[in-house]
Amino acid sequence: MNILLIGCGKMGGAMLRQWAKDAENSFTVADPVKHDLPAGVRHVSKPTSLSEAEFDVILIAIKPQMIADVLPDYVFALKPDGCFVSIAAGCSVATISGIVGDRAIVRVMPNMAAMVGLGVSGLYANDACTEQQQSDVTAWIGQTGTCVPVDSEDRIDRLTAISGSGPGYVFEILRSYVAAAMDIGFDEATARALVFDTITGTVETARQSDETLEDLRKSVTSKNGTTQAGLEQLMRDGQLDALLHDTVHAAYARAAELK
Ligand SMILES: NC(=O)C1=CN([C@@H]2O[C@H](COP(=O)(O)OP(=O)(O)OC[C@H]3O[C@@H](n4cnc5c(N)ncnc54)[C@H](OP(=O)(O)O)[C@@H]3O)[C@@H](O)[C@H]2O)C=CC1
Ligand SMILES: O=C(O)[C@@H]1CCC=N1
Repeated sequence: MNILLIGCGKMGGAMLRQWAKDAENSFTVADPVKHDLPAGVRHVSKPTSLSEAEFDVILIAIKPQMIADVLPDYVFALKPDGCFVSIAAGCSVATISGIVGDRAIVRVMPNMAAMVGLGVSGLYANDACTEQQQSDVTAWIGQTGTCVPVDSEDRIDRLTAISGSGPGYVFEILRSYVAAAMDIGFDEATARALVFDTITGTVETARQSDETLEDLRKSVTSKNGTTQAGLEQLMRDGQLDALLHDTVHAAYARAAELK
């Protein structure tokens, strides 16, 4: 496929890093600034440098608030049977088709772990998409990690609050955990190694186990032992559950505001 990325910042750039490893598709980036692009990727700074009906896919990877201003100038560059793919949070198919007309539109919500090929993406295709377009886009997004098709836009917004924004929550939890490890006496390098390896190992243990997460937690927690003492603080007054509940609901509510 011949693919145009409108915007190549943190998220578009992370995905492009994976895609560029595969020679299957060719990429053009339209972005006012030429970021550090992988070899073989063409850069244009303005839409007038493009030809009519050049692309099979146009990936919208700019901020949702910019789409109404920027996207109209690029519509001509998509082939008549091409497909718009948007990774913009919240921005609905209705908003995009209000700009591009009744065209094939796919909403994808990736996450930052795409940078290392371990991303999680949700994908919703509108009725104008053919089965071939859906499977082509699903396979393409799958090059950045797992790709989960969903059957409504609302699921994309809910998924945004879990996996799209998720790396932001996890980076903050990691930061705080590393800070606590340093506070108890480890240097930063050791603190990072202890925390990262504990989290990676714990996630893999949970993934490979048939036990519930609660049972796994209990398997670590000796009666009157160290873990119980720690968990009594972490879980006090149900604050952790409340905090995570409020976190994902706030992100979901924000997606609705960005429609
Ligand atoms: N960051 C993340 O983890 C995720 C982001 N997303 C979505 O991805 C989209 C991009 O977010 P993110 O990558 O974080 O943001 P960035 O600001 O890093 O990327 C946006 C890019 O668009 C460029 N840009 C600005 N104006 C134009 C223009 N007129 N034409 C073309 N490109 C332009 C920006 O350039 P400059 O910097 O010079 O202004 C920048 O390189 C958003 O819609 C967001 O909702 C989705 C999932 C996860
Ligand atoms: O914060 C945002 O709006 C984007 C969408 C998901 C992650 N980053």
